[in-house]
Amino acid sequence: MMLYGHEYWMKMAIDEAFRNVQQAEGGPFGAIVVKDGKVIGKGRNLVTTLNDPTAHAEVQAIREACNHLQSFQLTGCVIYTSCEPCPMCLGAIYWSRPDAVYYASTKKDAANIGFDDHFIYEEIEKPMDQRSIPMRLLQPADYLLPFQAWSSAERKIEY
Ligand SMILES: Nc1nc2[nH]cnc2c(=O)[nH]1
Repeated sequence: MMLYGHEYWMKMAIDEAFRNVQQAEGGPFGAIVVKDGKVIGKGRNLVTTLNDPTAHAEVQAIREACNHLQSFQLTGCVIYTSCEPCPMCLGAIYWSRPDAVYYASTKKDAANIGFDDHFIYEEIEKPMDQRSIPMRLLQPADYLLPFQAWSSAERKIEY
């Protein structure tokens, strides 16, 4: 079996990003998920096509890969993304637990063309009441009921 190197897969992710721009389907971002020398997930940024702010290239690729594996984990997989992941995708990456992530463009490159996610990193650092989108504590009676139910549930899949 022919095994391709990291650069081969990265070029595929970059090509996905490039074709997304050419076909005017969304932002200039592409990602692929590789397992055992095969592509099991491919994603391009489809935010404006799908009217889905979560449809970043990495999220799309992770969804396809997890669907392919019928698993919520990407153990044994490597993600190649044309650009350094944003904080949302970083979250999705940590939840899906791939073995490694390779990225090409940096967040500085992305900021230079108008995709600046630095403000989100800054927001995370701020206390809740100083964030630009108000996030307020609101705890009606029994607000912990779902957590208590989970703790004592016999039928559950932990992750
Ligand atoms: N890495 C990455 N950064 C983005 N910034 C805005 N959209 C995207 C995306 O799909 N991928």
